[in-house]
Amino acid sequence: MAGKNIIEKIWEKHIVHEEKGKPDLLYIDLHLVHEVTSPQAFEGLRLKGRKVRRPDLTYATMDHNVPTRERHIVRDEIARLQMDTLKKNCEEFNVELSDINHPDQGIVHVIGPELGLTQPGKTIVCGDSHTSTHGAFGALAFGIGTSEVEHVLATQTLWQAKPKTLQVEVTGELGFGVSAKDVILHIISAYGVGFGTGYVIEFTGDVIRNLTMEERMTVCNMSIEAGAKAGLISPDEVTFEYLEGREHLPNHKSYDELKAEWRSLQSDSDAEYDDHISIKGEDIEPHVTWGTNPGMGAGISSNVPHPGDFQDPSDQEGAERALHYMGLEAGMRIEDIEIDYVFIGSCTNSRLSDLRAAAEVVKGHKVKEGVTALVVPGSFKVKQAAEAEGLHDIFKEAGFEWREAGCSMCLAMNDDIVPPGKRCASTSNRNFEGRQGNGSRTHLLSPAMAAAAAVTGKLTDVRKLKAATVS
Ligand SMILES: CC(C)[C@H](C(=O)O)[C@@H](O)C(=O)O
Ligand code: SF4
Repeated sequence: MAGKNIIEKIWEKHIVHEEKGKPDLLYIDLHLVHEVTSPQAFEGLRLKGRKVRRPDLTYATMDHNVPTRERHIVRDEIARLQMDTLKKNCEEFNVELSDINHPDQGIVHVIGPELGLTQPGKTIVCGDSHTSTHGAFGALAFGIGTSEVEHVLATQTLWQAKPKTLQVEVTGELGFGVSAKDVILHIISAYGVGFGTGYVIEFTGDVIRNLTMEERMTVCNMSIEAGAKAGLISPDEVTFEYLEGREHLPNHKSYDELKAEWRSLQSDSDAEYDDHISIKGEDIEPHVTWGTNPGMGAGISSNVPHPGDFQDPSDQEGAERALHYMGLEAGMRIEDIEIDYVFIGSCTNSRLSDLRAAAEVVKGHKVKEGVTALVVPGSFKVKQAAEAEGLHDIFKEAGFEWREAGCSMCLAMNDDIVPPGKRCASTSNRNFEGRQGNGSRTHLLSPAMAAAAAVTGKLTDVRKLKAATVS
């Protein structure tokens, strides 16, 4: 009999109830909560007179609506209401909350790992699609809808149909100036925004093994943009080193015992998957999107495609519509696209190493005149750590705005909005029509590439700037 992959191992350990032909009832180890998708769920509990079953396995933060300019000035009424409601709900139902002034506050997918709440082998859910981020630790982590949030709050379990498994192997090595963000954007461009539908992805291969934990989170974060239920990476020494000493680790076992347990979750060498994709690290170059979904992208040295380049008539139509919305000419050089805004932040790329990568490019340069550039750390802790090493000064001297932690310009649910018709180079994960504000145009890229765009005012191959610095 073939060995098992990590997805099967975690699934089997969490089945509370199973019946042939029906979804399984899974036990949930960690439920993360934020202000946008929880109000009706708590209201449902209240109406039914129920309690939160395991407040100790539930953790809440505020991130989508929080102001990043000045903490106490919340201009939007809906934003204020959602934050106030979360605070009241957490008090009433006894759930731990990092509110707007809390030292642990930040984007839910940044603070889970930071606090050590995220651990290998856990089932983790949150009413948020980018919960897949936590898969970087070898957890089975996925987004759920608000009615499921209520179900998990009430029972600590969830009905789930068993997903298929897909191995995405990235072999070899990455070239100079190529980052984890480029890896995942490249994969989604190559295989499309639907290739993961119905699957949980396990990322494997030398390129993945050689990524840091923060880089692995960037990759897993965007598995949802490939349509996958979740994306994960088998835990290894890199994982264990990152987690050691973190606040929320279990204290009834030694770290060696924990590591042994976690190691046993790794996919067996003879594990099988329902499907397999293989990509060469050497084929990946710094990547940007030109269209209105994360799969409409290309290497920075390419040109904007012609709709006629696509085989499928629906892809041709999609490209035509996207070019129109984005205000781009087919065939133009991607490096000739001028930008108005730069956003370095979001749960994809707002961790310390992301800010370091951007600062390295920015250092000694100025933000191009006419460009508005923001750096928004993913958490209060990231902000503090960045300030301790002077990154904020590098950004501020160059003309960037240095903000408080939150989702910010990733989506238009707070005061940070890209105006209609304006173009933003963004380290976030979604470039849908109107994502950063009505009529806004988004180009997804890595932190280093975003920094290069801020400096030149255009989408720019960061390798050129880096090479200039090195020589
Ligand atoms: C608001 C929330 C439900 C949403 C999500 O689920 O992903 C948001 O985080 C996003 O990135 O679009
Ligand atoms: S940073 Fe963006 S993608 Fe991440 S949770 Fe917030 S809104 Fe969603």
